[in-house]
Amino acid sequence: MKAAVVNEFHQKLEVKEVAIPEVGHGEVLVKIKTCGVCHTDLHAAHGDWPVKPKLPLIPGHEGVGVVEKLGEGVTSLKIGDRVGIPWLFSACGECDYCLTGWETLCMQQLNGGYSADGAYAEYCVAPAAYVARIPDELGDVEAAPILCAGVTTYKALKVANVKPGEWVAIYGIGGLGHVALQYAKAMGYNVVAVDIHKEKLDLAKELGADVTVNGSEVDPVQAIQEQVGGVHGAISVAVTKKAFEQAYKSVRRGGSLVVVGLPNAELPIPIFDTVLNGVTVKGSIVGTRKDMQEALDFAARGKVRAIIETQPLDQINEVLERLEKGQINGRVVLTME
Ligand SMILES: NC(=O)c1ccc[n+]([C@@H]2O[C@H](COP(=O)([O-])OP(=O)(O)OC[C@H]3O[C@@H](n4cnc5c(N)ncnc54)[C@H](O)[C@@H]3O)[C@@H](O)[C@H]2O)c1
Ligand SMILES: CCCCCCO
Ligand SMILES: [Zn+2]
Ligand SMILES: [Zn+2]
Repeated sequence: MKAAVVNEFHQKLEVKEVAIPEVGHGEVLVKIKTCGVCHTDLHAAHGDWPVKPKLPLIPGHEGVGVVEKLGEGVTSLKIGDRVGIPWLFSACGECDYCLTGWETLCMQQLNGGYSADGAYAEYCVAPAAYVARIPDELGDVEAAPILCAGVTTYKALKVANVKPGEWVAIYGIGGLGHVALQYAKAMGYNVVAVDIHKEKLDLAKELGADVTVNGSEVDPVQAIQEQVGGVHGAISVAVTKKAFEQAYKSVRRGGSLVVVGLPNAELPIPIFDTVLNGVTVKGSIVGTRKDMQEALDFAARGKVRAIIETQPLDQINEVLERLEKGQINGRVVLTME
């Protein structure tokens, strides 16, 4: 099968023929049709983070495809079912986290396109229990970004504890941010969209942002304080440290900052102000299988629709270069021609 492979960090991915993986007990062989390109894939290809991916690596955790083969013991899926390859590739199912609705924190988890080969390929093998079930209403291209950008930002909004009619600031209107904006509107929040590229803010306006702020022209903290008196929740899905510092300062008393984006940086927070203002800062990582069902349902009902550019798998290196330069509006979805 054709696959895009990370052989070494900071080297171009190699698109080449590799063996179709064998299906083990409890696994399914999925013929991949599409796969979204997440900024995490770029972090993986660069070895950006303290926890390194496996090498060689087939990235991709927004994969959509069709079950072609069932491993021994699989009864929950059948040949022909449409499924998604997610970040939460597998978990132990038995630890305190798995047993209390926090499988995303399982210490035994494997991650698609990071610690297990993912969907930048014509085929992928994955545990049947953890692949997403794709609603009939969603096509292969439009479903892909929901598998990470969608579920992650939907979950971040859930844990932000904001009430309908209150204000949410979304820092970073990229692959995650432009979908986050739509979930936020669908959930009844007023939205401030912050980015440093004008075309991303133009997109934010088209998608229903109530206020847009260009962080390369004005101080977003001052703009947000002046225009809405601070936000009840800030979700940072940007890729530079400055956005996180600004997002923290944008939160009003009693509000929350949800940290989602992953620049390799520290976020020093002022102890006194955090206590005095009763601000909550929390990290949020993807979503559980239940969150995934809910996030896909929003899209299936037409309440959220990623802005998508399709590219063939062979173009992956050009796509990653553009992603690194902030030159992608919405989400690129790879097609496995
Ligand atoms: N926590 C999780 O579960 C999770 C899940 C998916 C992605 N991520 C991480 O989220 C980040 C974003 O992913 P993506 O695919 O949306 O990336 P992306 O490149 O599509 O979008 C990043 C956006 O941040 C904007 N940005 C950069 N600097 C900014 C600043 N100072 N102020 C405001 N905006 C700024 C860019 O213009 C761009 O629009 C990545 O680090 C990725 O690894 C985390
Ligand atoms: C800690 C890494 C989280 C990445 C989720 C998928 O983009
Ligand atoms: Zn991702
Ligand atoms: Zn577990």
